[in-house]
Amino acid sequence: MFVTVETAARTAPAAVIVAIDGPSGTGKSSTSKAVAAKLGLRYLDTGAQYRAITWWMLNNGVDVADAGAVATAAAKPSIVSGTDPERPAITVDGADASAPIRTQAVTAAVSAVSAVPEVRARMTDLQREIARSTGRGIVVEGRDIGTTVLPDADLKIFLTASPEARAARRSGELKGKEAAGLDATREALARRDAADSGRTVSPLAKAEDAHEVDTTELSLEQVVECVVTLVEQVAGDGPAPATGTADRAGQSA
Ligand SMILES: Nc1ncnc2c1ncn2[C@@H]1O[C@H](COP(=O)(O)OP(=O)(O)O)[C@@H](O)[C@H]1O
Ligand SMILES: Nc1ccn([C@H]2C[C@H](O)[C@@H](COP(=O)(O)OP(=O)(O)O)O2)c(=O)n1
Repeated sequence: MFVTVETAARTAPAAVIVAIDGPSGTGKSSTSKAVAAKLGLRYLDTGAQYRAITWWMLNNGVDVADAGAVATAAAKPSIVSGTDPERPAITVDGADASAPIRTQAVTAAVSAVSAVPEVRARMTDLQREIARSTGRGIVVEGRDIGTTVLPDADLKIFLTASPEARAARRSGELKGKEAAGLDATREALARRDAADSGRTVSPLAKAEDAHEVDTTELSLEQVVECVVTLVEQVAGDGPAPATGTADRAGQSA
């Protein structure tokens, strides 16, 4: 079904697939959402999916340190991701999980759960299915999108930032909630980096053909502009008209 949709001022001309990877606190989520919103693309946060399955494991008494138990349970929860960059949404067995997946308990357990091959296989299938079903194009962010999930993506970006900048961004975000000191935050990030980069299956890694962007000294707006320009370049013909036609059939929420 073809429908005419209102789009942002700048529009990626074709159905473009953009993969954005990198460690925590480099700006993947903020950049991906903003780029998708500017260009009228869909958006998928794959980290939220790993957090969602981790939340389900914790709620259902699965010992997350027991890879066998996690593997056995991996197929059980129903995880549904929205792809609207203005309203990112995720449900687990029909319940809104957007807030509980951000707790420290989930953050502390997510690397162990996401290292289990059965979990990765299930999430990777889900992510490919969502990316395939968006007619308009999509920005997908995570750790292994450019290397494993969507190796044929039209554009791959690998975001980096110094450990100090990443820790400062994260502790600013947590202020008043579950705030930890800057040093503790930096150490927690380093532990998660090591676990995510060191796992056997589909580790956090930069694809050979990814553009690396060091965001340490850049504002979010500068990073977004940089990625939008790269999308427009790969899409071939620069800024496009302000309205467009999209095939929305089969899109997830
Ligand atoms: N270039 C930047 N400069 C300063 N702060 C940033 C920048 N990019 C993102 N942030 C902030 O850092 C925090 C973490 O960003 P986020 O997009 O969630 O990173 P990631 O998805 O890589 O973990 C957010 O509060 C965000 O607003
Ligand atoms: N494609 C992905 C995305 C996330 N993960 C895992 C590894 C990460 O530590 C957790 C959480 O990812 P998330 O992007 O939410 O993490 P941050 O927002 O950067 O703290 O999920 C993964 O293994 N593969």
